[in-house]
Amino acid sequence: MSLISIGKRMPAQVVNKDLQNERNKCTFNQEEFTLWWVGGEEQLKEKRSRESYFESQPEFQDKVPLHFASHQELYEETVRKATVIFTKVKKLLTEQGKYDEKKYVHFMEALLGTGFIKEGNPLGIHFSMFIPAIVGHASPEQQDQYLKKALNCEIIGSYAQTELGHGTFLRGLETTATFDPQTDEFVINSPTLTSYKWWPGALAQTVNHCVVMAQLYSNGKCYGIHPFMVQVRDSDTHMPMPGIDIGDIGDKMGYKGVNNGYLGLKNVRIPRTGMMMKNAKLMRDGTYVKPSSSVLAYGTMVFVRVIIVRNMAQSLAKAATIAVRYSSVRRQSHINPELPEVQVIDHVTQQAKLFPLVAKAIALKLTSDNLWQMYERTTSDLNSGSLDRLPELHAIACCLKVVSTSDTATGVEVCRLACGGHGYLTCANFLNYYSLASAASTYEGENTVLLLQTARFLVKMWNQAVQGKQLMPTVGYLQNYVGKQVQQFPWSDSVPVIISAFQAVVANKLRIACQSIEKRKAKGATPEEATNMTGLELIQVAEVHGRWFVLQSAYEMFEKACQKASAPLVSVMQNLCKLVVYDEALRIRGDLLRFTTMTETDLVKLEQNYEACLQALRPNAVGIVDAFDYPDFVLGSALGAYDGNVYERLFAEAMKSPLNQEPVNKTFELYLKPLMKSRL
Ligand SMILES: CCCCCCCCCCCCCCCCCC(=O)SCCNC(=O)CCNC(=O)[C@H](O)C(C)(C)COP(=O)(O)OP(=O)(O)OC[C@H]1O[C@@H](n2cnc3c(N)ncnc32)[C@H](O)[C@@H]1OP(=O)(O)O
Ligand SMILES: Cc1cc2nc3c(=O)[nH]c(=O)nc-3n(C[C@H](O)[C@H](O)[C@H](O)COP(=O)(O)OP(=O)(O)OC[C@H]3O[C@@H](n4cnc5c(N)ncnc54)[C@H](O)[C@@H]3O)c2cc1C
Repeated sequence: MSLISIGKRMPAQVVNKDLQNERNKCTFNQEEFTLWWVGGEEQLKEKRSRESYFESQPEFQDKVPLHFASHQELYEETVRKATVIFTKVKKLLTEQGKYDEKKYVHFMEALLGTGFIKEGNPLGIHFSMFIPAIVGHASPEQQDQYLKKALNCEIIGSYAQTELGHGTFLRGLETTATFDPQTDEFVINSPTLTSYKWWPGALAQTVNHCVVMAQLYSNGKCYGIHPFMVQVRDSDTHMPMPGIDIGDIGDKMGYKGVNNGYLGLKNVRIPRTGMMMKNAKLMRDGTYVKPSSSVLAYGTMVFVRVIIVRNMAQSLAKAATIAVRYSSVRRQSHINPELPEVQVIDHVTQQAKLFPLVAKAIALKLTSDNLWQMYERTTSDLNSGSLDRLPELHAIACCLKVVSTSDTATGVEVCRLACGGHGYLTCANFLNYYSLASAASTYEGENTVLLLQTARFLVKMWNQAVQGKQLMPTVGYLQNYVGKQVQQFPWSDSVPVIISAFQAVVANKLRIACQSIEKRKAKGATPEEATNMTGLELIQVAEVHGRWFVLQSAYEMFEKACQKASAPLVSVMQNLCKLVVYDEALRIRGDLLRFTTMTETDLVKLEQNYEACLQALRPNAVGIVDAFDYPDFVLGSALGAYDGNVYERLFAEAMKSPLNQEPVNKTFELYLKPLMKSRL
């Protein structure tokens, strides 16, 4: 089967000679890689036909790039584009008939995750949080009432949780929903300035509904935060509903299309049945019925953390594609003075910047596949009433959200640096990738806070291991390390042994952190104070646990893929797997020297193995990023286009600057001339 038969795009332009040369060197079958990467022939066909559809839509052609637009123009343009995407989603979801989470996530990934709107999709939150909140919190009757309308976009919604005063500490939220038994309604209020909702995506001017998280009061008692469906704008006029104070929170570092808003509520009345009652319930007489677990109110956040990991893998792969292609076209300096200037990709330091990022993007994607399977298993258990695996999923989703967002943000910045000065131009498109990844380090749980959540779980698991109790699968390895003394793990440079060495690092650091907590308690600190004082140790443990999970997932998934792949592709996959493992091991070399039998000689060998991987991947670097199969339209970069005509594209982009549309700017007459003519 040939890729041509499933719609491969051919470049219209003549391809840069150096880039073509790279493609000629590729040792593996790219079609085979692409099919593995996207999940099969049908998926590839669908992906390409979807991309061609959007690329050909006149609505998606910017005459002037949006980064030259004002705050307001940019918002209006992104809404216009978003409605084109949403019309397509609406059709697909309506055809589907009923809500199916797997297909739903596929549409999200296809239509939102692809990044058709580089500046962020103002309607994205409707799909990424509002609908999942309905699915996670609404009773079957409420789902009948809201889900179809939301899938059809008859109502458009946001998820309003964060307030001006609180984002992390959810128990501190101040918005109140007080039950009025006289009228069978809730009265929702923002009692203080700090209780104003602040940040929710699309809340400002876009949505007409939102799920509002508020403290539930009934019969004078507070029952904690719960989700409520609130209509914030009229369905016909879009005017704010009575008691609703709503607007835009202003310009941001990135995500400029995502209309983040504020919301104040003054005596807003909604029926009692506007409380989302899948988990907790409030009866007609005001009696509160507890959910099976108080953390079910946090369910939407787990789902979104899971999809963020997948989204980050794609962002990193796109940034790496741009930087690898550019590095093959860009020539700078001589290695051998007798020969022409080299492609910058031939500098080993450049390879060390980029190839580990290519490998990391793949490892994160494989991890997200694994995490998604865990999510599906846990959700199915939850639906049949078992909450046993939820803490484990929460803990792993937290640290993977952290590792994926922080590595992507850092990785995109490395890609920008790898493209020298031109990487700093907006038309290189690193700014959008960076600001999206950087925002993801904060939203959906600030990264440090999430590492502390994982650490809280690990400490609990350690204590259970010490008591000889059975542990959950992702932390089962701790059982091998219980005991008072640091255990030196026997080092060897085989990939599975290195991955196990990560377990040894987690377990030993965790033991030490638990001892620190105990020592601090013994000196009179409360458990909370002792935990806070041990925070630095705890976040390190949680991060290494996350990194171990990434390596383990990638290794298992690569091994599985290698069983079916052709020999040349197996060799590429093995090198990618080794590179990501060596790279992560070098990152924690201090801990490896401390907790394993690794010697100075072993470390040097590890560094040599790492360099050998860079060398082995060099001929295939362009082949691999091409096989990610991102069309130019999706990459959105003058530096990363398939044809490699970098300088022509940079020039064409500069010509779009509004400043270049007239020979003399008015500032000459207004300011420069008077300055030049003025005499002191
Ligand atoms: C594949 C598809 C790809 C598609 C791509 C599509 C492209 C789009 C990409 C995505 C874009 C998404 C856009 C999203 C925009 C941002 C939205 C937001 O920020 S919205 C705003 C987001 N805001 C935030 O994220 C706020 C962050 N803050 C929080 O999450 C919490 O308040 C807290 C966890 C920090 C503390 O809470 P507190 O109550 O003080 O908790 P304690 O510490 O006292 O622990 C109590 C117990 O609860 C447990 N537990 C806790 N959480 C969970 C959970 N989720 N579950 C289960 N359990 C949980 C915990 O373990 C503990 O158990 P135990 O030890 O007692 O057994
Ligand atoms: C682009 C973007 C989109 C967003 N979209 C939405 C949305 O759609 N809906 C919504 O409801 N919200 C949204 N948010 C808000 C977001 O979820 C919060 O900003 C986020 O959860 C962090 O909370 P915070 O702002 O209160 O940070 P803070 O908690 O104030 O963090 C400040 C600092 O304090 C530290 N800190 C706080 N608590 C602890 C602790 N317990 N232990 C150790 N350190 C701590 C943090 O590590 C951080 O360094 C969005 C935010 C952004 C940036």
